[in-house]
Amino acid sequence: MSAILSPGARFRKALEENKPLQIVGTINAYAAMMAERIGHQAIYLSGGGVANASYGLPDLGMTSLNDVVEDVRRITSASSVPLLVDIDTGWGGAFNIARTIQQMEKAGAAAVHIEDQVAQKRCGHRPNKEIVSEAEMVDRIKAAVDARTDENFFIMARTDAFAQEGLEAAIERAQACVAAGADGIFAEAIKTEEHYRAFAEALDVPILANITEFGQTELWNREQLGEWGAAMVLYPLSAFRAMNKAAETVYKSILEEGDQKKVVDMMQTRMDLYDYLNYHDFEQKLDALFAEGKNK
Ligand SMILES: C[C@](O)(C(=O)O)[C@H](CC(=O)O)C(=O)O
Ligand SMILES: [Mg+2]
Repeated sequence: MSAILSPGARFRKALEENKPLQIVGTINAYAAMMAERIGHQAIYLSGGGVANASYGLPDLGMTSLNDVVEDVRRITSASSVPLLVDIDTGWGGAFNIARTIQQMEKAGAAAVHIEDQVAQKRCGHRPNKEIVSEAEMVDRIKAAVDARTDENFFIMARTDAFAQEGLEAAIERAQACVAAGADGIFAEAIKTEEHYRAFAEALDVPILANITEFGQTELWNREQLGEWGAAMVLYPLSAFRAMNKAAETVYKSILEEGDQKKVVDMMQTRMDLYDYLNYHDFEQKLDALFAEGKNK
């Protein structure tokens, strides 16, 4: 059944079936395969993650559509779990945003979020963010919605307005985005039960809670967030941060100890790696091909 649904339709189905839907960041194709096998119903490609991991850059709007779409293709080729993609500000004016949406759809993404920061953007949990006018943000949403070819492709508006303009202004902006066709709202860097409830009560589209570590938000549990009205809970960089810490520990240990004995227990084994990759299926096919060759 799910094979015939478009990625966007699969994302919407996952939203229906999971209240709230947990969406985990998968920094690369293999991470997506692990998340899928473990049972996650939705995965995420973080804009900050592409900048940091694929290009060694900070999350300051320096990566382009092509940089992100390449990572989208790699992930959607390896996993059929619906993928939400961070398209930052959409990379330009209306025509650029339209192209971004078309490229994302073609690359197999299920959903995107587009934000109202200026092009020279910052991480949503850092100070001194600047946002565009409500009218400009509404135009971004209209351009995105108008450009999709699959009506199920899910277009989420992210507003960073809370930090400068407060709760009421942020909610008003979100309402304007919904009126312009946004399918969901990502309320960036809101912090409390009261904030989540206020967004959920004011809007009748799914609300995303961004539970990113070391930011503005407490690490609320999905049950609490669900009660407060969040339909989606995002963990954009959780596994990536853990992978980085693990790699740091291993690099240090190899240098300090002269071998990796102290850290081998924290490594995924070769067998587990091969299992996630379905390595043995490939090997069997190869053996069968060789056997056929030998029998000739
Ligand atoms: C969700 C986010 O946009 C991302 O790029 O992953 C970041 C996450 C983070 O920096 O922790 C954001 O919240 O701006
Ligand atoms: Mg981002």
